[in-house]
Amino acid sequence: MDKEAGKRLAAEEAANHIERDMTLGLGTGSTAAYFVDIVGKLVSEGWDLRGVPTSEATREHAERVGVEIIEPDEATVIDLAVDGADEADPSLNLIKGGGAALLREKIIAYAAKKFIVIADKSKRVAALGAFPLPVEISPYSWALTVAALRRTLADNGFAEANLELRARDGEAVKTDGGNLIIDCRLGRIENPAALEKALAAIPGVLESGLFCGMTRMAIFGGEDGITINGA
Ligand SMILES: O=C[C@H](O)[C@H](O)[C@H](O)COP(=O)(O)O
Repeated sequence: MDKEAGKRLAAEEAANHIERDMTLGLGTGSTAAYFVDIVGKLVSEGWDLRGVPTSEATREHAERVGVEIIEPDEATVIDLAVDGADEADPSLNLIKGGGAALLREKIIAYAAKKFIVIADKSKRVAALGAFPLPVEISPYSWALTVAALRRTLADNGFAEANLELRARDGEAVKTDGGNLIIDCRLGRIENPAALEKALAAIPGVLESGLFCGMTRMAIFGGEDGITINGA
């Protein structure tokens, strides 16, 4: 089974958690896209579903398949958010942000009553950190934030970290919110929750791609079918 089939299987399993009348957090990336397609299909069958997208790409996709997009207000309840991940450990801590959508994704995952991660089985790891950790920072005096990031990483045992401004075709990648991404090659992260907290304390850091203690359930698709962690 190829990775795409695993992603699709995971998305189909997550769809079993959708009820007929729900507000959904719609994730970003190639795996979350399978889930958006399913939501569109359910809407075409008459289900009363609406979505809050975590990126402009997902907004366009959701609108294309007929899902109503809402702008949340303070009373909005996101019943269920479903998103992909770049890595997931056995405690359901994640690295996300490979597609530069981490800030919006974290806002929605945190707000949701239930957050389900879907991925092909290659994303399951014993410990986070082989995937470079994306950190979303403000473009204002951004080099100062990178210097602070380097210091904080060194204080947390990552003196050898390699930090890189994410760029494409010689241009810095801008997130949907106009921010920058610093990819941090760290290696094995022993205490992701402590690192997430330390990074969040740096002025100029908007969010790191560490999602600790937020995931209720992770669904992995692969050769041998579905594996579910959490409930
Ligand atoms: O910023 C992007 C997101 O965190 C994605 O959910 C993550 O990178 C996984 O993407 P994919 O499902 O395409 O592997």
